[in-house]
Amino acid sequence: MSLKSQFELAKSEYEQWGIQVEEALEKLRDIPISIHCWQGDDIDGFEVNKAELSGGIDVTGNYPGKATTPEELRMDLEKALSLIPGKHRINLHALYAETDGEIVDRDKLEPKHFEKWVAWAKKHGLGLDFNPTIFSHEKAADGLTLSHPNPEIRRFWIDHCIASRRIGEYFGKELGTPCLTNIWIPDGYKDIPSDRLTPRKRLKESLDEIFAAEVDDTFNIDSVESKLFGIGSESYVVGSHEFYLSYALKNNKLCLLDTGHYHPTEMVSNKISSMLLFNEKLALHVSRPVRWDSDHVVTFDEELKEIALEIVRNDAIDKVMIGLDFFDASINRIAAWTIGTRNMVKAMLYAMLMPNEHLKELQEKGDYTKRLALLEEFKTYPFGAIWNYYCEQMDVPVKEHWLAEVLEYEERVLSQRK
Ligand SMILES: C[C@H](O)[C@H](O)[C@@H](O)C(=O)CO
Ligand SMILES: [Mn+2]
Repeated sequence: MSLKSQFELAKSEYEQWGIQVEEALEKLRDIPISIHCWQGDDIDGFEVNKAELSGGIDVTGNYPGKATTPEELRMDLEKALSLIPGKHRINLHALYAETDGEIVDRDKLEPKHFEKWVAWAKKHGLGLDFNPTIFSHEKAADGLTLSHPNPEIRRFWIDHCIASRRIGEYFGKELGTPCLTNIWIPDGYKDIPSDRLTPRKRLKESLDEIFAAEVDDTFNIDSVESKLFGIGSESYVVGSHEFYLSYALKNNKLCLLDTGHYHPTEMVSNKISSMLLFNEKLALHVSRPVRWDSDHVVTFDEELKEIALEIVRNDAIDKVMIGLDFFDASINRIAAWTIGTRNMVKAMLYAMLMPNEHLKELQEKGDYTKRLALLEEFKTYPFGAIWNYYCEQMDVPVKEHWLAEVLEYEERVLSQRK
C-alpha cells in the first residue's frame, strides 16, 4: 500500500476526532527548529588561537570525520538539512568566527567575521541564531566570567557579549528574521560557597551593562540560559534558574530553559505553561540528560512529546523559540543532527495530532478516566503513516532511509578527512 493510501487511512482515523490533519502539516512546515552547529565539530570552533573545551561541559567519543573547517561544517550541515523536513535555523557560537588567519579576541569580534555564514544562510534560506562563547578561553580559566571579582575579566566578557549582540543584530538585519542571541555562562563553584549573593550581584550588574548597549530588538532578541550545575560547579552556579527567571521577567528578556539543566525528575514541560502566563516568549535548548546534563541526542521520548504538547495545546508555537543542544561524538555527527532534529519536528506533529481541546474538556469536567484512556490510546494511533507521508511530501527520506544517505556521505566525504 502506498504511503498516500496509508496516510489517507490514518487521516480518516484522526478526522473522526475533529483533528485537521492537512492543517497540521501546513503549520508544521513553518515551525523552525534552531539547529546547533556545534554538534558538527564537538564545539571546537575555528579560532586561530583555539583553547581546550572548558566551562564544565563535556563531549565524549571520537567518531572519525568531524568537520575541522568552516567549509566542512557548512557542508555537513547541508547534508543534515537535506534529510530533515521543513525550513530551519542554524545556531552559531562566537568561536565559529572566520578571521582569515588573524587572531581576533572575543571582545573584538565584529559582524564581518561572520559574513561567510550570512552568505551561506542566505543561499540556503536559513535564519541564524547566536551565542557569545563565554568558555574555552584563558579569561574563563578559573571558571568565573561575568561574575568574576576582577573587573578587567568582567569587562572583557561584557564587551564580548555586547559584540555578540551586535553580530546577532547583523544576522537579523541581513536575513530578515530576528536572531536569538543567548547568553550562558559557566560561573560557579565546585564546593560549598561562603557567599552566594555577591557573585550574583556582579552577574546582574554585568548583564545590565550588556543590555544597556543599544541593539535593535527588531533584529536581535536576547535570552539568558540558566543551569543547575556543571563539572567543577557542582555546588553552586551563579546563573541559576531562579536568577535568570527573575532577571528575564524584570528586564523583558527571554528566559532559556535547557532540558538538561534541572534535577533529573524536574521536567521542563511542566514549566512552560507557568512561564507563558508571565512571559511573552521563552526559548528552549532541547537536549536529553542521562543522569546529568550529558547532552545526549534528543530521542522521541515522553518528555519530548510533553514539551511539544505544552507548546501546541497552549497555542504557543509563535511564543516558544525551539533550539536544540546536544553534542555526541560517539556516533556519526550528521546522523546525530538528523535523529535529534527529525525527532523534534516529529514531536510537534504528534502534539498537533492530539484531540487537545477534547482532552481539556474532559479534564475540566473531572473525567480523568477518559482523559487517561485517550492519552494512552492515542499513543498507538497511526501517527507514523502521517509522519512518513509528510517526509515524502517534504522531499526528505522516509523512515530510516535517510541513514543510507548518511553512510554514503561518511564513505565518500567524512572518511577522507584527516
Ligand atoms: C554550547 C552551548 O552554549 C552550551 O551547551 C550551553 O547552551 C549549555 O547548555 C551548557 O550546559
Ligand atoms: Mn544549552
